Amino acid sequence: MAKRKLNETDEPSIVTEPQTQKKTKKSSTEKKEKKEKKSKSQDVKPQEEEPETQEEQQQTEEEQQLEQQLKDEQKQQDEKDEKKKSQKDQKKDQKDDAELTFSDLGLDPRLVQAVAKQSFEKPTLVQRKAIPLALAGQDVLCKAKTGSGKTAAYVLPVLSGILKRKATDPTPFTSALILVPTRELADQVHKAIDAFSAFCTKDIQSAKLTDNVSDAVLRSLLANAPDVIVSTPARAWHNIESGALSVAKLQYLVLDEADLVLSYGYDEDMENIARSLPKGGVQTTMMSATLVSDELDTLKGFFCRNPTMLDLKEEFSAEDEKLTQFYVKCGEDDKWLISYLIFKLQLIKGPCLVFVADIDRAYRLKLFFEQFSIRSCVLNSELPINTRIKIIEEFNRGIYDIIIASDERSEVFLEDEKTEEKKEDGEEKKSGKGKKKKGRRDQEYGVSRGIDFKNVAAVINLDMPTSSSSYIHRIGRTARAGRAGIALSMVVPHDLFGKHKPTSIKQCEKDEKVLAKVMRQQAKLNRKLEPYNFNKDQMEAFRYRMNDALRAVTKVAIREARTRELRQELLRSETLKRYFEENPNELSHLRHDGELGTKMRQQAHLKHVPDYLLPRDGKNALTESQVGFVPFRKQGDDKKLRGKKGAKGGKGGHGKYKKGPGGRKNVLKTFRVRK
Ligand SMILES: Nc1ncnc2c1ncn2[C@@H]1O[C@H](COP(=O)(O)OP(=O)(O)OP(=O)(O)O)[C@@H](O)[C@H]1O
Repeated sequence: MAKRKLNETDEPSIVTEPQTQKKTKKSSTEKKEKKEKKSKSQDVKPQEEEPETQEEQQQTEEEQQLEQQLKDEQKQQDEKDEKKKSQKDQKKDQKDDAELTFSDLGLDPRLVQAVAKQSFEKPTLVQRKAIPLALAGQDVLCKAKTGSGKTAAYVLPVLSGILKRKATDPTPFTSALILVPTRELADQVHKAIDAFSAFCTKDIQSAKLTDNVSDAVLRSLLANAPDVIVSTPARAWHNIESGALSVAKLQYLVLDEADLVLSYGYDEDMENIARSLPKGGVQTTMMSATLVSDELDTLKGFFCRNPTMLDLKEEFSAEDEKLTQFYVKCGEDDKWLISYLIFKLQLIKGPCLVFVADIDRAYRLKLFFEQFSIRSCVLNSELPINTRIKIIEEFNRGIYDIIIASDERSEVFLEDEKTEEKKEDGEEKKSGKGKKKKGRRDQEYGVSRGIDFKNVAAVINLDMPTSSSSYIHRIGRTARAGRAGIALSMVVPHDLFGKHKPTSIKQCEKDEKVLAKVMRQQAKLNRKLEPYNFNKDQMEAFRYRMNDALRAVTKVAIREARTRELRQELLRSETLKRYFEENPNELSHLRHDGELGTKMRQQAHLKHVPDYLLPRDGKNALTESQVGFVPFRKQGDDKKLRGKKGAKGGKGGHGKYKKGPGGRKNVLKTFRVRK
């Protein structure tokens, strides 16, 4: 095809410039016309060209430079406009995103109905982001903060997908496997599935494999090919291997607390499960509040096909932050003194979770509290699963206020913690080979991960966790679903470590190191831990009582308490099952916070706090930071006080709540002392 000649009408494209560059445009246009004439002259048959004068050459170079400069400026301008536009769109998207409702997410209407029944007004961030991706068939790897609604974020799309498939193909087969690290969490997720499928129970059958039932019972349960199976990896693999559970047509795989599922020593089971999945692969969703990069690689390698990564950080301003975190540096024995004061003088009102390092410490604290008639119950891996589930349910129903929980992982999988430590220091990839210790402890116990304790006012780390990810999950038991909560961690300074032999434990040697790591990590989330200093002088008045109580709680008493409670609970567990089948609402008869009645020396004088012991000028005498207090009152003072304050029409007896640091009510200081 003949080459089209440039004719007079083809003007070269002139870059439109903003007004400010008008001058250069005219000069450049004139220069361009001049250039065109010259270039036209070049287009005609080559004739004898007059040699360019030096001046003309220089002029051409200048023109080229000017042209290049104009192009660069225009490019920058375009980039700026583009950036402004995308930021505007992003802001608009975020605003629209926050307005989204569950019905906007594309879920089956019956699920939207069930969610409304759960009084979920609108989807949380993780639900808004993860549900549409999952409904679109995407593999999703999601990191979102504790208590942000991850369970619904993965259950709803799975149920929606099953309902959609069943509309055309009603064949019954297991299409979803949800793997969680603990039996408590399996029970919780199974309950969530029941709640979300309330309006489609005919179409959705689910089962959990973590109950204490025989293989025969499980086999008959699985023979009906439930649509959704909730299990720990060990139980899932056991049933796949025996042929009771078929995953031949599995379509959805979910790993909740995905990082833990690997490091809980399940990696062998996970590899076996991965090998038994359909060759075409399954749609995989993985969720956790703490996903560290090398876990991600392992997980992706196992199951994912080009997953979408969601790392959702919800930045809260200091005022909006619902979780207030405190730490107190104190000696090993002072921890016990502070705990005694907090609960005996009720410096914290409402349900509390107290985390300790191991089961012995849990029973020691329970017996210690009993000396002062402070009621509590212990959650640990030795108790039967039915008991553990009932204790959580009763706690959530407000039957008792204090649960003492031991974080077994740091005990049972110490090796794993060490590798987790190294991993956090970036020293080496995690071996992930947590060694399963046999013994009567349930390897699938855990309460700091995923358990949805309701309305926990405070999480108290009497013993600091051994890793910052463990810290995140522990404090994640409070301030859930937008509610407020506080965390108080007791840290043994390195120079005080080992000074009080009776209460010293090896784990506390690294408290300050863990605290530093936690502070760094929380700072990334725009959160900080505030110091909470108890007034040593005022605390001294209570020290001898604390020592009395500690001395009474001997090793023998602890061992006796553990075995006695275990025997009681095993009996109760069986009784529990039969009893609650006959009397479903009679929970109160089987409280778990009763005194263990061991042979331990009972000291009646410790049961209450005499007035002479209470600091004269109220709670602020106990702590150094001057924030709002309600002064202590002696018996009978209430009437006088109410009389005085009541005269002014105000509510008698309440001190003014003053804002704590960061503008939030300092809940540690603003509760009335009730005797
Ligand atoms: N959209 C919502 N609106 C209101 N409440 C919600 C919503 N989604 C979940 N919740 C509630 O928030 C609480 C925490 O939900 P969930 O246990 O799923 O959080 P999570 O992110 O899984 O926590 P964790 O990291 O501890 O496992 C539950 O009580 C749940 O009922």
